[in-house]
Amino acid sequence: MADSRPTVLLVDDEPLSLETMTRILDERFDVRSALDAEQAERILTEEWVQVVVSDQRMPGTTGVELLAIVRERWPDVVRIIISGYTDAEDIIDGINRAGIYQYITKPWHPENLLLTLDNACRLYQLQRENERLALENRMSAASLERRLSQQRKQVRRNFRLDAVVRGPNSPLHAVCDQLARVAPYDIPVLLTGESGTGKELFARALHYNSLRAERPFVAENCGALPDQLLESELFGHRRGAFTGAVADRVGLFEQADGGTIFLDEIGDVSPAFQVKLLRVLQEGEIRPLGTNQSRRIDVRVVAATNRDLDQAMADGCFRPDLYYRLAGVTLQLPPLRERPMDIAPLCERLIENTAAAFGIAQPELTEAALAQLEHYPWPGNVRELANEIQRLLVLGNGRPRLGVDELSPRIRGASAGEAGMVPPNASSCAAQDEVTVTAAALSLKDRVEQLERQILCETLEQCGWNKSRAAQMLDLSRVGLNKKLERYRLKQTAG
Ligand SMILES: Nc1ncnc2c1ncn2[C@@H]1O[C@H](COP(=O)(O)OP(=O)(O)OP(=O)(O)O)[C@@H](O)[C@H]1O
Repeated sequence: MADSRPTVLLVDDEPLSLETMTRILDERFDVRSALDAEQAERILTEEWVQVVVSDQRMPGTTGVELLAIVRERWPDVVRIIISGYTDAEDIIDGINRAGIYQYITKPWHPENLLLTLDNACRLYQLQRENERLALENRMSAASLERRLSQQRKQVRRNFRLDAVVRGPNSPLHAVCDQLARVAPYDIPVLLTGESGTGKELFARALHYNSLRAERPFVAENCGALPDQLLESELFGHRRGAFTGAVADRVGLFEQADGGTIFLDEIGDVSPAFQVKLLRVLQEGEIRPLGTNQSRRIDVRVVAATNRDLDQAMADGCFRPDLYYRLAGVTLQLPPLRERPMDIAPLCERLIENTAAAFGIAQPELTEAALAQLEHYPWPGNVRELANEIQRLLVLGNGRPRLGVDELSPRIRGASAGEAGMVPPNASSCAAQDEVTVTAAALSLKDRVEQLERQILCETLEQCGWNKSRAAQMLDLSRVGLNKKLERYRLKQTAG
């Protein structure tokens, strides 16, 4: 996704109030909570917080005192007080000493709380934008251009075709050749292949090898959102277009103007949304939710799916007219189990990158370990291999050679005949009290939660339950991930 959620820190010595506020804010913000000033300062030191909301009365200190410290040490953070009773003098004192942005009086209303926090986050963004502009003004135009061009080169280098690792005689050579041939032309490209085969990597390579390389590349996972949210993400909305639309939002199609939009998991969008997307692609115009005005867009569309769209069309679940709009050229990425010649060079690259990232020496794999890795069917494809390499390096404890004994039990135990035997949705993840309910019987909120829970499970499994890595993949802090695991009562099962 292009945007990440703002982080809000709540400080209150009453656990119940913290819990109530967290429940309301959790949908829209990454919420951290602290029971006292000391805990709050620790979180502010460790995390990138945008807004602090503090209760005024706390044992041994006051909200204003805490926020005066915040103002001094983290001046960018927007500061809000919640208080049972405030008179004009309190407010003037708070503004003078701690630069309080707003006072919220108890009892507060959930909608007001959300609105205040949305405004506070906008203020934070405006402050940052002002700082950026001031910085840009200070830098000469020439040095700014030099820095930007270095950054662009770096990004392009990261997504050049040689970032795609492939061994001798790998089927990926043919895919890369095709990609290089279609990249310069403005035709839509559909990437198909199992999860983790590199569809997003190829989409980026396509963009950075195209004439649009200097313009934005914007990615959206279309399978993860309900229709209205997806529509607002992609096409934008006007303030008030629906409950919760508290400000205008520029959609991703507009953000990608002149560049490329990557629509991941396109096979998962609903039939109703397929009609909307088709109209946009046919007309070359988007209409943000809540407006009557269309805006022209100049965007190359690259879509990806791990579903069989031919089958989906035959089943009547995917519109053929949309398919033909998306699949100007189709590039099929074979699963890793069909290209064992890629395993050795991938391991080499992954060991090099992981060792550099962790600041440790690069170990070697024994031939037997490599042969075992080449046998294993890799249901999670390259993503699963990357996780295995990370695990190996961390648990290898600095040993210069790593053998079969160091591999994960499931990989150690795999034989060549097992390819394809791993069920796609096999899960080592369990909630303490599993309840199975059919989707149709659930509310939208429950279905979104069910989906969130499923994504958490899948990611943790892919990462071998390495929570730091899972948090990174999900763009969450470790604390945020732990909270979600607690909320869904998820834990790793044995084996
Ligand atoms: N051939 C390759 N060379 C180097 N890295 C690769 C290769 N294929 C995949 N990767 C890496 O593996 C990880 C997963 O790839 P990517 O996210 O592109 O897969 P995907 O097919 O888009 O997965 P999903 O369908 O789950 O979104 C990424 O870190 C990507 O850079």
